[in-house]
Amino acid sequence: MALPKVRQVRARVVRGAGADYHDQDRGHWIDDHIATPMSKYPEYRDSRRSFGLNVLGTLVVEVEADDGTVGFGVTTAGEPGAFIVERHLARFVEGAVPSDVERIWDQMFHASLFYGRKGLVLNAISAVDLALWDLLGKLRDEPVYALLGGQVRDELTFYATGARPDLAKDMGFIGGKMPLQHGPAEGERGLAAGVARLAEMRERVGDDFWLMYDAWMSLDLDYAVRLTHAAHEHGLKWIEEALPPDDYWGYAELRRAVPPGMLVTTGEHEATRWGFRMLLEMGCADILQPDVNWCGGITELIKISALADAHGALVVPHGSSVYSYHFVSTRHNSPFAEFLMMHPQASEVVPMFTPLLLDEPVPVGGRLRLPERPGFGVRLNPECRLERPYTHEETT
Ligand SMILES: C[C@H](O)[C@H](O)[C@@H](O)[C@@H](O)C(=O)O
Ligand SMILES: [Mg+2]
Repeated sequence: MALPKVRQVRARVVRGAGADYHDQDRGHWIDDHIATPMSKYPEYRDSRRSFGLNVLGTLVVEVEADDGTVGFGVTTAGEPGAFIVERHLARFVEGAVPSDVERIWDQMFHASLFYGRKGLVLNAISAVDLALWDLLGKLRDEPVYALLGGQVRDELTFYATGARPDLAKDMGFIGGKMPLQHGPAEGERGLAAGVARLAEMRERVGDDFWLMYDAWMSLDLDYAVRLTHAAHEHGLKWIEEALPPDDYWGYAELRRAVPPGMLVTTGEHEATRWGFRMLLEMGCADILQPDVNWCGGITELIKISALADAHGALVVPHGSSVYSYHFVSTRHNSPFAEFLMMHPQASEVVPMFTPLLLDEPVPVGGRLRLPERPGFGVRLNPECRLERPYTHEETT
């Protein structure tokens, strides 16, 4: 049966959590003195909002087929992303057959190569790609995991990211990843405080629960090596995103220098198969963590995952709700997933992209069986007031 073609692409935006999950009110653990590359400036040390981590907001891309079926995808891109989708990318999607995801992706990427390659443009491309996969699932009445070749495991297992790994253990997660709160700008006292916090958490959770640190690009090589060796006695399982994403050389050096058995992970701010090829071929990481809303979408993540598999590397996508869960459930080299605790105190499980999506599944007891619903199986919350800042009819 011939699929209906795409009639219209719409890019809408909304503020306040959602896909831009860093866009939270004050007092949320995710904005509480977390080490960043801006921590060298005291005025920007206490809050990531202060230097603009929440500046973009959520972008929702809808693709509507001739028969009225609508698929949608989300990302962190806000109004700039809406402009890119409406005024540039839409022309490669409207009139196309929704199953032509390879051709559409290739045209979106190469047409924007002169100003894209990674970052905001790849976020926008990702949202369009996710919308197409959602639409395809709805047109074929199949969940995205079925379109991807089917699940290799019936149940997903999660570690939790948040300020309270001790509570995450009580909730049944297999591990807890904490944001590192002090970087080189806070000297030896900051390093000691980070080790002390890890030691205290290890005391609370016991020896058989994973504990990780996420450094969010904030360290230099020397500090990262010293931190990992100081943390080793408390069983740090991995150090995540220790260095800025482009420092492939530093990651390769760090991976050679960390204590035996400790893992080095990164990738959430990397994009495309070429970026992940660099991480793999330079030996930068044991676990790659692409974000499917930022790396190029499902169509690109398939390529990244296969490349990683050939290198014997695990792919554990950065938390991105159903968009990563459907993928993880179909890949042998994605044995577990990340769940980002979006409750302000990380003390209870709430949907990651709340309040943007309805029917967004969450782990129970640290585990999740994906519901068998078409596409990604979620709906937009009509109470979220989405706005369409740009249109493109006038540009065609
Ligand atoms: C918790 C981290 O600081 C980031 O906020 C988080 O988005 C990301 O790095 C993660 O791995 O979950
Ligand atoms: Mg991270």
